[in-house]
Amino acid sequence: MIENTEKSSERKVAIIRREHFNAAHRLHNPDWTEEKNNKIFGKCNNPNYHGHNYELEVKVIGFVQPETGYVIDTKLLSDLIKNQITNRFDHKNLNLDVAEFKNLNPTAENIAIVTYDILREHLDQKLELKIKLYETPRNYVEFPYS
Ligand SMILES: Nc1nc2c(c(=O)[nH]1)N=C([C@H](O)[C@H](O)COP(=O)(O)OP(=O)(O)OP(=O)(O)O)CN2
Repeated sequence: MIENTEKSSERKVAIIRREHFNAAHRLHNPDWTEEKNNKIFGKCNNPNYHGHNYELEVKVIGFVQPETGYVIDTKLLSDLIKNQITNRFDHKNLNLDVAEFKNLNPTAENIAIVTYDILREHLDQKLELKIKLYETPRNYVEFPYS
C-alpha cells in the first residue's frame, strides 16, 4: 500500500507517470450475431484480432509529504504500474490472456476502468487517481472523467 499520510499545506499536487504497452484485442459481443457485431464494431470485430500501441497516463493527486517533498515517489508509482498493469497487458492478447477481459469487451473505456480498479487497491485512499489511456494518437479516454 502506497500511503499519503500527512499534509504540509492545503494545496494538492498532481503527479503523472506515463507508461506504454502494446496489445491485441477484438471488440465483440458474443450475444450478438456476426452481422450485428460487424455493423457495430466494424474492422475492430476482426476474428483474428488487431493491435494498438497504448499510451497510459496515471495521475496521482495528493498532499506533498513534508519529509520527502513527494506526493508519491515516481519510482514506486512506475514499479506499481509495471507490476500490476504493463507486465500483465504488454504484448498480450487482451481477450485471451488477461482474466479481466474474458467476459468484458476490451474497449479503451473498459481498459481504463480495469486499470483504475487494479491501481486503486494499492494506493492510499487519500490519494486521488485518474487514468488517461490513448488507444491511438487520436483517440483517448479518461477515467474518472473530469
Ligand atoms: N468508444 C470507443 N470506440 C472505439 C474503440 C473504443 O475502444 N472505444 N475502439 C475502436 C477500435 O479499437 C479501433 O481499432 C480504433 O482504431 P482506429 O479506427 O484505427 O483509430 P483512429 O480513429 O485513430 O484511426 P483513423 O485513421 O483516424 O480512423 C473503435 N472505436
